[in-house]
Amino acid sequence: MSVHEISHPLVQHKLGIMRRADLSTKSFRELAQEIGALLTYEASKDFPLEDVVIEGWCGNVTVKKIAGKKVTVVPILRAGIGMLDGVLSLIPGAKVSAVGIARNEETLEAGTYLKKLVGDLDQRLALIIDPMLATGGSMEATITMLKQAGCRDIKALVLVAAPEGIERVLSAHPDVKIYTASIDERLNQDGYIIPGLGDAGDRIFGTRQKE
Ligand SMILES: O=P(O)(O)OC[C@H]1O[C@H](OP(=O)(O)OP(=O)(O)O)[C@H](O)[C@@H]1O
Ligand SMILES: O=c1cc[nH]c(=O)[nH]1
Ligand SMILES: [Mg+2]
Repeated sequence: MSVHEISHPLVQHKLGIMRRADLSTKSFRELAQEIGALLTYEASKDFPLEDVVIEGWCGNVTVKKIAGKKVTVVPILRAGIGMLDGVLSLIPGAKVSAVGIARNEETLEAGTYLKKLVGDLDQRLALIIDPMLATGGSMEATITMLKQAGCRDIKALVLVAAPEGIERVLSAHPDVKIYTASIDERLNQDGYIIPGLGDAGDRIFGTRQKE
C-alpha cells in the first residue's frame, strides 16, 4: 500500500484540534510538530534492525540497532519547517535537505526558489515533510528533484492530503509511500483542501491576513 492514513487516536485527536478556526498560532505550531513526530513513528516501522553486542552492566548483552540507510529529512519550505523539530525529535541524527517551493496562488503551479540537498542521496532514505498535499504539484516537484539527485528511497509525511494530490503524486511516482493523518474530501476552486486546515504556512508562521 502506498498511502497510509494513520488512524491512531492521538493523531486523530490532535488533527481535530488543528481544524479549529480559532486555534492560536502557538497551539497550531505545537500540534504540527507533535503529529510530525507521530507520523515519523509510523513511517519508521519498517526500518531494519541488526543485532549488536555491547558491554552492559552485567557483561556483554545483544541489543538491537537500526541497520538501514541514513536519513535525510526534506522540509518543503516554508510550511514544512512546522513539522521539522517533531521529526528530528525521533531521528535526531538525520541530515536536513531544504527545498523551497511556493505555489502560485492564481495558477496553482509550484515554483522552486531554493534547493539545498545533502550529499550521498543515493545512500539515504528521504522523508519529505509538508503539512499539506493539495494539487500535489509541490510534492511531485520535490520528488522529481530528489530522484534527479540520485535518491531512490522516498517517503512523504503530510498532515492532510486531498485525493487529487495523492492521485497525481502516485501516478508520477508510484514507488513513493505517503503517510498522512487524513485523506480529506476534495479541493475547492482555489486549490484549498476541504475541510483541510486553511493555509498551513500562514497558520504556522502567524502571517494569516485578517479579512
Ligand atoms: O499540493 P500543492 O497544490 O502544491 O499545495 C501544497 C503546498 O502549498 C503550501 O505551501 P505554499 O505554496 O502556500 O507555501 P508556504 O509554505 O510558503 O506557505 C503547502 O505547504 C504545500 O507546500
Ligand atoms: O489547503 C491548502 C492547500 C495548499 N496550501 C495550504 O496551506 N492549504
Ligand atoms: Mg502557504
